[in-house]
Amino acid sequence: MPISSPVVVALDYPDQAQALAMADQLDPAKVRVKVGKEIFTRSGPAVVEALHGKGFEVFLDLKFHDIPNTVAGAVAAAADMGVWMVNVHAGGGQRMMEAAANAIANHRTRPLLIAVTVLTSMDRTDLSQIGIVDEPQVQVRRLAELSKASGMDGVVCSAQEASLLKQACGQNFALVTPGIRPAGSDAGDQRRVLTPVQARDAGVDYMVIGRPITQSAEPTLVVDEILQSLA
Ligand SMILES: O=C(O)c1cc(=O)[nH]c(=O)n1[C@@H]1O[C@H](COP(=O)(O)O)[C@@H](O)[C@H]1O
Repeated sequence: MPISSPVVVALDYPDQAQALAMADQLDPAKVRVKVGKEIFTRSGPAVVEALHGKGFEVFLDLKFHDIPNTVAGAVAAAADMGVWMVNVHAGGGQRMMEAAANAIANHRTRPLLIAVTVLTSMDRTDLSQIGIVDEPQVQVRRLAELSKASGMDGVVCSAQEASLLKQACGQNFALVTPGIRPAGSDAGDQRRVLTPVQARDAGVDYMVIGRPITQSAEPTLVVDEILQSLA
């Protein structure tokens, strides 16, 4: 059964045992899970295999950003692992993204291929420090349009840019948004944040949520509250 929930739980843990213990509290019929740099660098493909074994669809979030040939090979390796979604950095440019798309075009279990625009932890000041004088939403739109032209299925952005991007790139261009914070939860290092309901109303397709769930004393309750708020 394909899962209809928009919620993707970020399993950011220092070891596989903790990540899998959290997964055991989650229901693969209600949420997908994300494997990121921390746990993958510790545990490698084994953690993805274990999550697949528990019935989860997995977003492999390694944000590939390298020369086209290298990224093409990395994306092909992700596809061979059978992940549901994989991402690259749009800042790697058109030729890099096209190489990634071509690498998996005929793959038997082709994952969704998504490009990160401007990290949700970045605001205007962070951008200006790396020489980008535009507002975040201007840079996000520029990179989203480039991503679409380069054959990406969608982008990672903040929910704050979602309605703008649905207009600019079309309804079928998938929007994946971290920086989701249920009302009252701590923003932490995130800067461009919205609540789950605001994100849904803005047209977001998939919401990546980590610490508000994983650092909670009652993760399943938080998941259920989020899903109920979206129902
Ligand atoms: O690609 C991502 O998943 C990502 C992109 C981005 O712009 N911002 C962002 O926070 N993420 C990831 O989304 C997750 C957010 O986690 P929390 O801030 O704990 O909800 C982390 O695993 C980040 O690595």
